[in-house]
Amino acid sequence: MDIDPVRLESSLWVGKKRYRAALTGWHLNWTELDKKNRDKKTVSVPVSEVIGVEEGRVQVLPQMSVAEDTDREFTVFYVKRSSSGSPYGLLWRLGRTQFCCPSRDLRDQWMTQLRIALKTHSPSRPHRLLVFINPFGGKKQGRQIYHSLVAPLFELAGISSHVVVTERANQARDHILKKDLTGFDGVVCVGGDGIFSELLHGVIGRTQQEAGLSEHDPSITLQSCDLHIGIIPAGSTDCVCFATVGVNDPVTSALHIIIGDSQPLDVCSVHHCSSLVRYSVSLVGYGFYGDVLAESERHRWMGPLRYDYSGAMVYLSNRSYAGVIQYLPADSQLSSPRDNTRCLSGCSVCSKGTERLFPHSPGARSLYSSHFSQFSSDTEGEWVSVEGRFRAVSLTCMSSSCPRSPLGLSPSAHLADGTGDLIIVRDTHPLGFLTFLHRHTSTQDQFDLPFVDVHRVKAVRFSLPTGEEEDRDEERERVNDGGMTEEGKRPSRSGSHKHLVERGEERGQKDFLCGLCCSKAPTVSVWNCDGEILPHTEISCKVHGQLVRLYARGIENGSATPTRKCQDGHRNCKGRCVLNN
Ligand SMILES: CCCCCCCCCCCCC/C=C/[C@@H](O)[C@H](COP(=O)(O)O)NC(=O)CCCCCCCCCCCCCCC
Ligand SMILES: Nc1ncnc2c1ncn2[C@@H]1O[C@H](COP(=O)(O)OP(=O)(O)O)[C@@H](O)[C@H]1O
Ligand SMILES: [Ca+2]
Repeated sequence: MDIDPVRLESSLWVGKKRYRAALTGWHLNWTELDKKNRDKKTVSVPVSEVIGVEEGRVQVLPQMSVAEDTDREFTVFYVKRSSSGSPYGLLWRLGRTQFCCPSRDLRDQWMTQLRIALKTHSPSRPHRLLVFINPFGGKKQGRQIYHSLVAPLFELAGISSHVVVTERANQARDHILKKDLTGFDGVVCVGGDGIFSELLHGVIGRTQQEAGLSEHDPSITLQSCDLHIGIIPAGSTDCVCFATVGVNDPVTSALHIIIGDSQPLDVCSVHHCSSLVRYSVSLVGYGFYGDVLAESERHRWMGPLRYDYSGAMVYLSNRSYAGVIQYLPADSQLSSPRDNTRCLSGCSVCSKGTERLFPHSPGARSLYSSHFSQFSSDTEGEWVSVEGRFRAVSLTCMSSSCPRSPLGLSPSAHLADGTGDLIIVRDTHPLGFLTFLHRHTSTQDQFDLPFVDVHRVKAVRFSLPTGEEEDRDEERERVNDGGMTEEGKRPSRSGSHKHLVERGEERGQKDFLCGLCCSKAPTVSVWNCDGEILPHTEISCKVHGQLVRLYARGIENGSATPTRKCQDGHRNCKGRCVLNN
C-alpha cells in the first residue's frame, strides 16, 4: 500500500545562515542558500532516522532542557554517522539542528508535519521497553552506562522503559518466561553476552510456550519470535553486539533500538539425548574455547582480561581431545565460509535466506520446514563424519567478531542465512595452533592452514570415540548430574557451571584444573556455549534460521572495512578488490 508522502518546503534559518528546508515523505533535507539563492551543501536525513522533534532550542545531555523558546524555533534530533568510528562498523551519534522559522504558524506546521511523518514512516519503533541491567557485567558499569547515556535518548524519543536491575543470574530469563509482558514492544539488556543469552532463552522459551511447542523435541521447527531484543554493550566480550552492529558502543546501540531497526538472527539449539540443553548464537566450542572458559571462571575478578590470561594458560597447556564430529552440510551453491564475502547490512545471502525460510504461502512454508528438519534425511543430503584428535571444534551461527577478533571466528558467516560454520582444528604442533589463533587478530586467513577445516552446516553432532569406556562412564555421570533446575528440563545457566567449578565433581573439569599444575592431561574437554559451560560432552546442534530479531541492522559498510587477503593474493585490499563485496 502506498502512503501519501507528507510534504513541506520553506525557507528557514540555522544559526545565521539561510536554508531551504524540505520534508518529503521519506527525507528531511536542508540546503544552505547563498546570497543569490544558489544551492550549496545539502544535509539529508531519512525520516526513519529522526529521533525526535522538540519546540524551542533544546539540548539533551546531561539532561533534556529547553535553552530558549522564541515561539519560532524547533530542534530536530537525528542519527549522525561519526567519521571517527571504528574501521569495522560505524559509530552513530545524536545529531541536533536548531531551526528558526519566520513565524510561529510555520514552526507549528513543521512540528506537526514532522511528527506525522515520524508516525507514518516508522511504524516499527518501540514505545515501551523492558530493560534488564546486569550490574556485575564487564567492568560493572552497566547502571551508569544506562542512566547517563541511554535513558536520556529513550526519553527524547518518547520511549517509556521499565528497568530491572538484576539481583541474581537467570532473573531476566525467568522474568520473560513468567511475567506479564503485555504492552512491551521489546526487551533490552545492558551487559554482556551472558545476560543477552538470558533474554534469548526467555524470548524463545516464551514464544514456544505460547505456540504450544516443545523445545525439547529436536525435530520440530520452532516458532520465530516477535518480541525484539536490544543489546546495550556493557560486558566482557560483547560479541553479539559487535557482530550485529559493528561496534560496541552504547549510544550507537540505543539509537538502533529507538528507530526500531530489525535484524533477524540464526540460533543454534543444543540438545543432549532428547532434552534441550541451551541455545547459542555465537560460539559452541569444544577444546580450546571450552578450556579457556572453564579456566576464566576462576579469575572472574580480573574482569574482561580473564579471557586473555586464561587463553595464554590454556595455550601453554597444549591440549587436544579425541572425538567424533558429524555434520550435515548446507547447500554449497548458496554460499561458502571461504567465499571471502562479508555479511553486511542488507546482505543478499540473508535476504535469500528469508525467502527460503518464510515463503509466502503457508503450504510452502511447512514443506520447507520438513526439508529443514535435522532428522528427515531424505531431502537433506548426507551426514559427514570426521573422527580424530582436535585442538578445537567450534560452531558459530554468525561471524562472532568482537574487539579481540574484529573479523571473527568465521569472517564470511552470515547472521541470518539459516546456517552455521563448523571450524575443525585438528591436533597440530604448538606453533601451528598459535598461528591459527593469531590470525584471528589480523586479516590473514585462519582457515588457510593444513590442519584447519571449515564447513557451512545445518546441524552438527559430537560424540566420544567408541572404545573410550572411561569417557563414556564419565559422560553418564554428567547426564545423571543434569545441571537442570527444579522446574523440570529447562537448563540452569550458571547453576550447571557453578556446580562444575565449585563442587568440582565434573571429571573433565577437575582434570583440566589439575592439568594446569600437574602433568596429567585430561581426556575430555567441556563445551563453551556463548560463555556458559555445558553439562554434557555428547551433544547435537541444529541451526534455526532467523529464530529471533534484534534491534540492529547488521554492519554498515564503512569505507575502510578491512577484509581478508583475496584469492588474487592481494593483502589488505580493504574492500577494493572485486572479490570482496
Ligand atoms: C594470540 C592471540 C589470539 C587471539 C584469539 C582470539 C579469538 C577470539 C575469538 C572470540 C570468539 C568470541 C565468541 C564469543 C563468546 C562469548 O559469548 C563468551 C561470553 O562472553 P561474555 O563474557 O561477554 O558473556 N566469551 C567467551 O567465551 C570468551 C572466549 C574468548 C577467548 C579468548 C581467547 C584469547 C586467547 C589468547 C591466547 C593467547 C595465546 C598466547 C600464547 C603465549
Ligand atoms: N545480578 C546478577 N548477579 C550475578 N550474576 C548475574 C546477575 N545478572 C546476570 N548475571 C549473570 O552474569 C553472567 C555474566 O554476565 P554478562 O552480562 O555476560 O557479563 P560478562 O560479559 O562480564 O560475562 C551471566 O551468566 C548472567 O546470567
Ligand atoms: Ca548463519
